[in-house]
Order: sequence, then C-alpha cells, then structure tokens
Amino acid sequence: MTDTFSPVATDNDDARTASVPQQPAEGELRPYTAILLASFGGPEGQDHVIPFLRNVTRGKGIPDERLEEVATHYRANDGVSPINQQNRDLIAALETELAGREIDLPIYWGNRNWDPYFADAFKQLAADGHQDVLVLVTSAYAGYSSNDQYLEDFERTLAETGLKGQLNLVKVRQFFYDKAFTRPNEEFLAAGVQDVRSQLAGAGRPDGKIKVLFVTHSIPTAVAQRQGPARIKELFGTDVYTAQHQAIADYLMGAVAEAEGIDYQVVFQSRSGSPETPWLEPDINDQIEEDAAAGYAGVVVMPFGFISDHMEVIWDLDTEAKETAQEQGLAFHRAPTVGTHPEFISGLVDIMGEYIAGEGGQPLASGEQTVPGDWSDLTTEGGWDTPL
Ligand SMILES: CC1=C(CCC(=O)O)c2cc3nc(cc4[nH]c(cc5[nH]c(cc1n2)c(C)c5CCC(=O)O)c(CCC(=O)O)c4C)C(CCC(=O)O)=C3C
Ligand SMILES: [Fe+2]
Repeated sequence: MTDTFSPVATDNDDARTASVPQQPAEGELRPYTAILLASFGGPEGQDHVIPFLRNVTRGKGIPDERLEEVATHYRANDGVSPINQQNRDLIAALETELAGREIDLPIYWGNRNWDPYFADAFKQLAADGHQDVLVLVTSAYAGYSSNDQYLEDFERTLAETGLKGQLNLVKVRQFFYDKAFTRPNEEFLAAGVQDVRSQLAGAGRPDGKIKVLFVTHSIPTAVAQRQGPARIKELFGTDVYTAQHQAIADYLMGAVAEAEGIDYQVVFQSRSGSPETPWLEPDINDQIEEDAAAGYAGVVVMPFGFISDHMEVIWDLDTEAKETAQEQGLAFHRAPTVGTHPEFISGLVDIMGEYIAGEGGQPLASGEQTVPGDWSDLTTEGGWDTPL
C-alpha cells in the first residue's frame, strides 16, 4: 500500500453513517411516465471511429497522437465498441424487472457521444407525450465526467431542442455505495481471489502472495481536486473522486471472507491528455511492475470504476494490464463488471423506486446503502470550487 491510498481512520463516526442522500422529499415525488438511460455512446463500425473520438474530445485539448492510439483499440475490434450492445442488454434486463414488478414505464436511450444522441431521445420523449422523465446514468460514481458533464449535456440539449420547460428530467442518484453495486462486486472479488489462489496452486506456488488492484478511470489531478465537499476530503485525506473508490475498496475487502488478510490498492487506468498534465496515479501497469518487484505472485484486477466491460476494460485491462502481468510472471484475474448481474438490475430498480411514486405518493422500493458515509452533495453544495 502506498501512503496516499491507505484507508483513513476517523474519529467522526457520525459523518460516515449519515442517511442515504438525494431522495426527493415526499411532496416532490412526481408521476414519472418514462425512464431515460443516459450513457457515453460508442462507435459501431470503422467509419464511426474518428468522428466518435472527435465528439468525445471536442474542446478537451487531447493531442492527435492520443486519438490515433485510441483509434487502434476500436479498429482492432472492427470499429465496434461493446458499450452500445451492453446498454441494449441493460435496457432489456431493466424492462423485464420493471414488468415483473408491474411498473409500466418505457425506457428510452440517449448518449453523449454517439447515436442515439440525447437530442434524438429528448425529441422522441416529447413526441410521445412524456414530461416527467427519470434519468439513469451509466456511471456509479460522482465526478465531472460521470455526473456533472451529463447534467451540463442535458441543460444544453434541452436548450438546443427547444424542450426546456417541457421536459422535466430528474437524474437518479449515484449508486456506488448501494447494494445494487456492492453485492455483485463482493461476489466477483471472492471468485477472483479463489481463481488466483488456484492458478498459483496449479503452478506449484500455493503460498504465493496475492494483491487486489481496484481499478478505475484516471482523471486530471486538477479536476479531481476541484470536487467537493471538504468533509469527504478531510475524512479520507484525498480528493473526493479517489475517496469514493477508496471507500468501496475498503468496504469490499471487509465484506468478503476470501479477501481476509490480502493486500489491496486503488489504481488508475486509461490516462489521456497531454503528457505534461498530471492525472491520478499510479497507473495499473506501473503498479503491477512494482508489485512483481515487491514479491507478489498474482493480482486480482477489479474494474470497479465501470458498470460494463466496454472498450476501456477489454483493451486497457484484458490486453495491456494482462500482458504486463504475464511479462512479470504474475497470475492474473480480471473480474467482471456488474453488467446485467441480477442483483445489479433489481438493485437499480429499487433505487429508481425511491423516485417512482406509488399509491399515495410513496416510493415503491428503496435502495440500501451498504457502504457507510454521507455521500450526499458530492458535486453540488460545497462542490466544484470553480466552474470548469
Ligand atoms: C471518469 C471517466 C469515466 C468513467 C465514468 C463514466 O463511465 O462516465 C469514463 C468512461 C468512459 N470513457 C470512454 C471512452 C473514452 N474516454 C476518453 C477520454 C476521457 N475519459 C475521461 C474520464 C472518464 N471516462 C476523461 C477525463 C477523458 C479525457 C477527455 C475528457 O475530458 O472528456 C476518450 C478519448 C480518447 C482518450 O483520451 O482516451 C474515449 C474514447 C468510454 C467508452 C468506452 C467504449 O467505447 O466502450 C467510457 C464508458
Ligand atoms: Fe473516458
């Protein structure tokens, strides 16, 4: 463990056990008539790759060399990102769960960076007569790319489509600390440790030391440092983006019997930008090399920053990190992401139930916070110190 990522003890237990935030007050519960799944989007053919990458990086100062490099990841997969099919599968699974609970809400789909775009989804929602729409974003954590940028996209798209005032969009709260997200990850962690143990036993190294690497997307350090609130920074002794991940890593390691006594660390992947700009570190590949030098025999890689096995998972982990581990002679297991795991699907519908008013305006069901902490207002009150 490096100092930066060691769990921080706190003498302020109250602050870590406050109630689940961001539920609408009773009087604010609205009769939603539709759900919108809002996601990143991805190319579905070779001729989509460059226009998609230009959409993602517009105004972000990403050098052309980086785009060319990332384009090769998509090209190697016929220009197709798996993310769109994963979102279609997610919608189908949610539809089945909703139907099973007799909740009659259609699910629409829109993306930030590729077809179907938010504008198309908004226009379709309006054309079909919807006004109050519950929006589920495919990111578990709060951060600029995973939360705030979506809210900015929605505002801009409402203005551009002339639907401001006509569509009322309410975004479902972050869910990284909810059972929907943590239960499947507990299962993946247990299975990952068991797999690396048996790989090592098979290689005649039953006592080989294992490390769990919890991996998430790197972001520019300056962006991470702008996020509030101060109370989380103080509690964890790090930026709020890292703190969210550290809290889940600490929780999972404590909740899973198979992981007892095993070392672990939060690491980062998919660094972008220009080389001079600092991004959150350590990079997973650097850490694997360091761990090999430090005498570890195997790594369990938990891609808990993501909810599906999209391109950044299959390329940066299944291709690059795996290769690094092989070069270093380490046993390697890449755990799955929550995808359409039944507990993720039912848990998401429980969370949406907090917003979907039933008889008498009461929520239909409630999510369950498994990870202690007051995770309210991660980017709003006391949030971004300055606009980006
Ligand atoms: C925090 C975070 C998440 C997790 C939260 C969430 O899920 O939202 C995430 C997810 C994703 N990122 C993805 C793809 C890309 N991200 C890029 C670039 C960037 N990501 C950033 C951050 C994040 N990204 C940032 C700060 C940049 C720099 C440019 C900018 O400030 O916006 C680039 C440009 C090329 C490059 O530089 O890599 C691509 C192609 C895909 C789709 C994969 C597929 O196609 O299957 C997904 C789900
Ligand atoms: Fe990204």
